[in-house]
Amino acid sequence: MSLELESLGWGPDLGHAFTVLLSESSLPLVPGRVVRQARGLLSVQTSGRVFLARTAGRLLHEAPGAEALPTIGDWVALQLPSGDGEALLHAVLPRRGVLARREAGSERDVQLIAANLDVVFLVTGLDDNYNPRRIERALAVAWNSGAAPVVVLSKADLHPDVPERVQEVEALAPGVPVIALSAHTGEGVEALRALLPAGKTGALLGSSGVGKSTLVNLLLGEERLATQAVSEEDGRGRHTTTHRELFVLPWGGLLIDAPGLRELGLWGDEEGVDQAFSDILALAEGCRFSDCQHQGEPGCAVHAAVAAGELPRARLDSFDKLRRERAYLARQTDAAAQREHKRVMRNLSRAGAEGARFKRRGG
Ligand SMILES: Nc1nc2c(ncn2[C@@H]2O[C@H](COP(=O)(O)OP(=O)(O)OP(=O)(O)O)[C@@H](O)[C@H]2O)c(=O)[nH]1
Ligand SMILES: [Zn+2]
Repeated sequence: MSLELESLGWGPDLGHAFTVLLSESSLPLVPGRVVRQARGLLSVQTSGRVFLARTAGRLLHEAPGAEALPTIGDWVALQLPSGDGEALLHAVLPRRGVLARREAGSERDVQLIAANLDVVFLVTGLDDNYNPRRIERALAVAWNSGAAPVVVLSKADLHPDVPERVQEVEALAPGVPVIALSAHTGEGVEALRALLPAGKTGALLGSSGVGKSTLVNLLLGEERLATQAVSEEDGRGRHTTTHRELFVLPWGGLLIDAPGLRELGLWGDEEGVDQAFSDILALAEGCRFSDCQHQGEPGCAVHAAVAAGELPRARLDSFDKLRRERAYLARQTDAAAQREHKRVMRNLSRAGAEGARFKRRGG
């Protein structure tokens, strides 16, 4: 496959970054985009062809952490092989953002999912898979990627009242488009297409079996990916997708399909949680105390909204839980946050000694 880099999303900013890199390097480097990742093995599309690539030892050793290493969707600089061998990946060009999660069972380790995304499609099945709290968590993770999240409610053909569900999800995803989609009836496919114009990169994120591969096949117009029906028949129920791949869709949109993720650990700063709960933050503007924690303080507008039935209690609980989780992780990972935590705790105990005064908003 020969492709112009522009059709993979290359633009002037990347061109500039690459020129700077070339001027600092003595190697004959060429630019390309990581279009496939299977365990440690990367495939990079250059303007000529796809090369299998190995990360150069120097990049591996000098990387301050997993976040600095190449992932699918990254723009990279390659040294091409003289013969049939693998290319050497020497550098990752500056990213516009990266979708990452905390590695399962770990407090500090990050796992990159995909880089340089414009849109993150959070796919949830409208069957047993549906779980509003998981959608809220996924939104908090997605907002930190620098891309715009979209909620895709898949298998819409299996639900008796789709408009009601869409409304429910819109309420927990403020400012985020919600698309009900069925690969069986074609409902919602046009709406999804419209959110992924030519040259823009999207990623499908969702647990195994929500229909991501089925959707990619439908958008490609061919059965490129194996879907789960096969493994269900042989009763093993294993995960179908084991690698990540970037697909060029017929209209020029770029879409990354990743293996189903069982859990999405929060990663990144608190901004993601705040953006996912912008409705609660807007309510909090009306709280009497500017530092209101919405834990029963007088004049709390957030609690008033819960009491009035305008904000579901479960959503507020979800916000509290994610905020605590975020703060806990920050204390584990970040020494600066740790010092800040100590400072806050010190101030709290001092305030306690002085008789817990609240600072009034606006003095
Ligand atoms: N009823 C219905 N079933 C669907 C739809 N889309 C997918 N399915 C079925 O859901 C099952 C799982 O679909 P996949 O596309 O393999 O799911 P996946 O998200 O790619 O799963 P992983 O590859 O494990 O991440 C298959 O049996 C599909 O036929 C849909 O729109 N409606
Ligand atoms: Zn409050």
